Amino acid sequence: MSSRHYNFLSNDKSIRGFSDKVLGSIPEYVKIVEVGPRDGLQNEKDVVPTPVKVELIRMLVSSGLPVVEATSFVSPKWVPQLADAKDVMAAIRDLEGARFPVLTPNLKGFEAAVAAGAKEVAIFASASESFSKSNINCSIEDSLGRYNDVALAASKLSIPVRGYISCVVGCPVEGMISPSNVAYVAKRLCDMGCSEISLGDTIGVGTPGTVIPMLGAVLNVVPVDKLAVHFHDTYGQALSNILASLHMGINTVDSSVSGLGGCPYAKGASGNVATEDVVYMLNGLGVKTNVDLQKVILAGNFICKHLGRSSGSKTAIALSKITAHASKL
Ligand SMILES: CC(C)(COP(=O)([O-])OP(=O)([O-])OC[C@H]1O[C@@H](n2cnc3c(N)ncnc32)[C@H](O)[C@@H]1OP(=O)([O-])[O-])[C@@H](O)C(=O)NCCC(=O)NCCSC(=O)C[C@@](C)(O)CC(=O)[O-]
Repeated sequence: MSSRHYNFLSNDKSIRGFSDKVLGSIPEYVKIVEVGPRDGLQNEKDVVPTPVKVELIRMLVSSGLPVVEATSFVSPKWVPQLADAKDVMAAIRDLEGARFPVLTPNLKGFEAAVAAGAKEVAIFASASESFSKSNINCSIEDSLGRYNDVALAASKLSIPVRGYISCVVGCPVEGMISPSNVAYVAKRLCDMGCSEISLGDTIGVGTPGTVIPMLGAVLNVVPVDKLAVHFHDTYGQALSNILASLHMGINTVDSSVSGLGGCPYAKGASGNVATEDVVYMLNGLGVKTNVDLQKVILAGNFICKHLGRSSGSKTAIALSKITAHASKL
């Protein structure tokens, strides 16, 4: 990569000061929660072999990502792609430098996760009744009952629980979702003791025009430091939505290396926003992440090569072209 391009990526305080003046302040540090090995790989047509998943996780950790969601303890009949959850956890047991939460849809999953060595779990509710039924085969209310059992069991073991809410602006079946539905589920998750609540635009239909009112409603009932945002990039709106969220004080952002992913129960949804693109934007804003962009790109190249496809990250594609061009000079 040429030094000119490194300059674009520098954490320059004067850039930061200028954008704060124009747009209002944004957090100094953003925690990126990497969801590629879970959200990314759960949607792959072919099951990715366990050693490939483990190497991907290892590479992501070495890039400095502080949280790497490793896998899910869900029904293997529903999500066969992650049926090796126990083996993945065994292989990363001694890996240091990041936290490795896993998804648990019920007590059965929670118990299996703890037995496999998980130190953090995530539960996943929905703001859409239809999506709740298709994703976890029960109503929102029933899911909150199940999750309360998981949260109670987790608190006895001092295990932090992240709560996801899917379909926070739109649902593939119901269309627009009211911000008050999202706020209701967010408050319930907060009251049951979730340490963090991640707001998922599962089908990537949100724009700042719908995301800002939704966040406004949730911020009335949940403290800002408990919130995270989780944008899929189906309509290319994810970075704008993240920027809007930062301006509302949110400093935890989920993303997926190379933009892998989608949800098996939300047909047509594309992957999460690419981690490389988020890091590039945050670097440009002078926001600290402690993530090494080049190392994330290497992790993305690794998994894309395995999957036989090109990266979904515009940053990774652009910087790879520049590197290839520079190496010919
Ligand atoms: C919730 C269930 C289990 C209900 O599924 P069900 O069929 O209603 O469950 P059940 O309690 O009737 O049990 C049926 C069978 O599943 C087994 N079972 C039951 N629980 C487990 C478990 N934990 N682990 C392993 N096995 C389990 C259970 O033992 C039984 O086995 P059988 O007797 O038939 O052999 C199922 O619907 C499920 O696993 N769903 C998971 C779907 C999923 O993983 N979706 C993707 C993640 S969410 C997401 O991606 C969105 C997010 C988070 O990224 C944010 C966003 O973008 O929106």
